[in-house]
Amino acid sequence: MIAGPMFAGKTEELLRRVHRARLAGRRVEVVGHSLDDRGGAARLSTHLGRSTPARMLEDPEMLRGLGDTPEGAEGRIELLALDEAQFFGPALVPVLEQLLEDGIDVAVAGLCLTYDGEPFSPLPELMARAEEVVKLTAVCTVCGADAAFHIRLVEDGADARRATAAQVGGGESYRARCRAHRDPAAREPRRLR
Ligand SMILES: Nc1ncnc2c1ncn2[C@@H]1O[C@H](COP(=O)(O)OP(=O)(O)O)[C@@H](O)[C@H]1O
Ligand SMILES: Cc1cn([C@H]2C[C@H](O)[C@@H](COP(=O)(O)O)O2)c(=O)[nH]c1=O
Repeated sequence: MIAGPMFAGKTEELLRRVHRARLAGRRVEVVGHSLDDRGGAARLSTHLGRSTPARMLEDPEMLRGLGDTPEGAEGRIELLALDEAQFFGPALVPVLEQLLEDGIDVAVAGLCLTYDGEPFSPLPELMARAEEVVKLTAVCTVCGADAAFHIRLVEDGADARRATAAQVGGGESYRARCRAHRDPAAREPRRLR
């Protein structure tokens, strides 16, 4: 599990692991959510613009087929790297558990918290079950401290637990913040925006 707020480097870390696995000759499947169209169609993209081809899915059940090819057979996936786990909802948990049972390694990145500061399912469930959890922080755009939180600049009254296309975004609508600066009205120095 690679968890944390927006801008923490979760996708960078996931792509680093994908690169290393490929160097080691392992067969890797990179998966994103179809809501996340920031890198263009069929690509996972970091906030810095680095991107890699990916299969973009909506329904976690679509992943079940990865375990169907017998271990050792040609074409068998050895590592699933999945980003934006928060978009897939709780149904992702049993699917990933089954893939792990089938002998497929799984690396997952996602947001711990919604923009209103509540646990973002299924991250709590995934973190509890994971063998390894890496929790990253971003840089607070007010003071430069480690930022474990984020805020949304847009106020549209939407339910933060139900991800929609309108909530997809980056630096134009979200900011990384430390605990002390979770107030969206906090003044930011220009250089950190
Ligand atoms: N406030 C910030 N704190 C840290 N990194 C930031 C911030 N704003 C922009 N970035 C950029 O975002 C990159 C991380 O992007 P990415 O891996 O897509 O993060 P995540 O997937 O966690 O949202 C950093 O290397 C940095 O260049
Ligand atoms: C906090 C929060 C974020 N989102 C959206 C915004 C982005 O499209 C992704 C997060 O991407 P990142 O790679 O982690 O930066 O999620 C959302 O839909 N709801 C939220 O509460």
